[in-house]
Amino acid sequence: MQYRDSVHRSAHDDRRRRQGRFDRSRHPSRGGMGEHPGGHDRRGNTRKRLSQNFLTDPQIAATVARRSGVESDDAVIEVGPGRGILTRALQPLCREITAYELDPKYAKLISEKHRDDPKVTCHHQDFLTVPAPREAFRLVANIPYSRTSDIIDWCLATPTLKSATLITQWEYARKRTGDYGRWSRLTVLSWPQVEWRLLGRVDRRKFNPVPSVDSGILHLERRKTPLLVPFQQRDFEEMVRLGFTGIGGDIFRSLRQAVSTERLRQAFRDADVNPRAQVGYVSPQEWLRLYDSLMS
Ligand SMILES: C[S@@+](CC[C@H](N)C(=O)[O-])C[C@H]1O[C@@H](n2cnc3c(N)ncnc32)[C@H](O)[C@@H]1O
Repeated sequence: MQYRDSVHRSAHDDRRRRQGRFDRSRHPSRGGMGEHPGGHDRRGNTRKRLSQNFLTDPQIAATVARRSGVESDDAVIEVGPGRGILTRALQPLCREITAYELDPKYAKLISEKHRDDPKVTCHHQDFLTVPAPREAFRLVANIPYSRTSDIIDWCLATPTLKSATLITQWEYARKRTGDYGRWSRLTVLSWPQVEWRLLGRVDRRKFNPVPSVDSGILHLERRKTPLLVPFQQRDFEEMVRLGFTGIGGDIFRSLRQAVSTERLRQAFRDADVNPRAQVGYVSPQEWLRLYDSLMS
């Protein structure tokens, strides 16, 4: 076990100030989650600022750990171990855990709890400053919801990530996995490299303080063999971005900006994709078929 305080005071203070603004502007609805009388004491503010909604049910922690696919030779990264409920569930399943906790109180707590455990290392560090590890790893976390997009971006940009199993807001998990019958641009763009799955729902009452919405268990699995090679991926992304401009109102008219009507008609026929579909309703598989048809 190792405890490393790698946050310099001035940088840390700056980051705290920036995050304070970030949290309030992007997540106003979560402003009341401190559940501290008045909500103005220092720990209450820390709780809100760092999205500290602790999981209280060890069975759910065990389910998340099991469903993450972590195996005995895996290195695991955990974002924000907090009081360590997920760390405890993961510890017997993997080779090692490297945790990053921004709150010094909990970084110290985890380090002390695992003082005699060589498998667990906790760094007092903003996870978003962690460089991409060289070795393959799996990431498992009940993430601070206010940093969801940043954490997902970090995961997608890290080629050594094998998978990420994240407790996120329920709506976010549904949106990214097509569970509303619609597909987000980020999901489609990354689909050739990463499969997005919804593993389950967690009742909001399983957290303390109780947040305003339920949570979902979101799983990203990096494909061992990507569906497209790098130059194809670049072309695919260009096509998807064009499709998502929304120009014309449907996917055909958006793509029409760059491809002739005749060629496009043929490609939609070959790929068996509805040319009048609104872009959000086109599944990643349909996008891939369309890409194949256009490139052949
Ligand atoms: C939702 S709580 C989860 C805590 C614990 N894993 C659990 O399930 O009960 C999020 C945790 O992430 C920590 N945290 C917030 N932002 C962070 C960041 N940028 N880097 C590392 N940890 C962060 C919080 O202090 C908190 O402990």
